[in-house]
Amino acid sequence: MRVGVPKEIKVHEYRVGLTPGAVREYAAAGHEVLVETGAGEGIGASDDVYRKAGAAIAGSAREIFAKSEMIVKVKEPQQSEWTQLRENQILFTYLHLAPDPAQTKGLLASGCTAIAYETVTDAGGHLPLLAPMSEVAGRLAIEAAGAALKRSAGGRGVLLGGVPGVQPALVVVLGGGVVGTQAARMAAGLGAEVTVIDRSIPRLRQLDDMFLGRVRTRFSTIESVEDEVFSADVVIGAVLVPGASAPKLVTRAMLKSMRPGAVLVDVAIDQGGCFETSRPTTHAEPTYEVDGVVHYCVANMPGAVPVTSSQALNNATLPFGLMLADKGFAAALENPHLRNGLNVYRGRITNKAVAESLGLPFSPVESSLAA
Ligand SMILES: NC(=O)C1=CN([C@@H]2O[C@H](COP(=O)(O)OP(=O)(O)OC[C@H]3O[C@@H](n4cnc5c(N)ncnc54)[C@H](O)[C@@H]3O)[C@@H](O)[C@H]2O)C=CC1
Ligand SMILES: CC(=O)C(=O)O
Ligand SMILES: [Mg+2]
Repeated sequence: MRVGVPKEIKVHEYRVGLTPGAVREYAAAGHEVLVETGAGEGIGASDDVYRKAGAAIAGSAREIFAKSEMIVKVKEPQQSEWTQLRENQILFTYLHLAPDPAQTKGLLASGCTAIAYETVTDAGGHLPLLAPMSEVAGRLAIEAAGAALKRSAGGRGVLLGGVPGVQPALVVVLGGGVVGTQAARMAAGLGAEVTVIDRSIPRLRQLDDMFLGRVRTRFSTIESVEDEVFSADVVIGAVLVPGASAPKLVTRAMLKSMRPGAVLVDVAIDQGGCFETSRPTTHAEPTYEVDGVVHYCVANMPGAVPVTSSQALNNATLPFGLMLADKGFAAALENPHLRNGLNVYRGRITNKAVAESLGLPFSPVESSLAA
């Protein structure tokens, strides 16, 4: 199969869909890989490095979209990209369609087959292609919070770990999955006081075992969220209902009862965010303030550390990408985990949570095939 890798065009997005190491694997399996010139700049991989790995270099994104049977990317396609997609072409990337009707409409109109990294599953029911970026974002969330807490940045002027004799920051993590666990680990490691809130009791048990009392756990209710958020210096938003829009756990009204200069980091912003007042921001202008509370809502946090992130992402996507390159769309029918990743097929939405969140019809892929 001919696989195309365009350069990412989202603001300050420096990751790349295939690293040179991944290109070698595709080439070794007999596939042709076409990489847009400069696509690897953000990770320090020149066109020559890609050529040595077995890729051909294309002069433009237009050439990649015109010539490739499968497009492998990192971020959801932007308008100039989705308008170039076509029927019988596979798109393999993050999509985050639930909060993004414009992109959804574009993908439906293109007739392409779109497989979203974030809804591909594994045998344990986890999300193996989301997990590596969630690990990165969870760790970065505490760095972002520490920076935003500084007075010069509009924050409360509190040091995450405090110092001997002075209490540390109170960090509340909403959602104790992959992002939440990594954020809790970083915050605790820096000496902050940390509480994780989740609606899954088995998950709270695991966290309790993992952190040996160093992190407090609480069951998620309106009351527990209010209790914790009102006294927090930092709130990390890390909840996820796979495919669906994030539940809004912190309302605008609640901000008035928060500490002035407290910081909200909404990692879940790519699924619409779990704070009512969140709106997506970029690495160019990551924060804004509402009612005296600093909001950080960057939707592509891992793009800031592209060397680490591209490697981690490719480690996870490689086996699935190779399956698709070997078998084409049939791979998504045969493999139940790739099938869970299938969000759009020839003008229909094939993921139930995505369809429900957007209020659009859901077509199981079987019925789309019959149509
Ligand atoms: N902004 C960015 O750059 C990035 C954002 N993300 C996003 O971060 C979010 C979290 O991802 P993961 O940690 O991988 O998900 P996960 O599935 O590992 O964890 C989500 C947790 O949220 C909990 N949860 C769901 N509803 C809840 C509620 N009402 N109250 C309390 N807990 C609730 C679940 O029980 C689960 O433990 C996702 O939206 C993901 O797309 C991930 C990577 C990068
Ligand atoms: C998960 C995601 O959307 C990202 O890494 O940007
Ligand atoms: Mg994202």
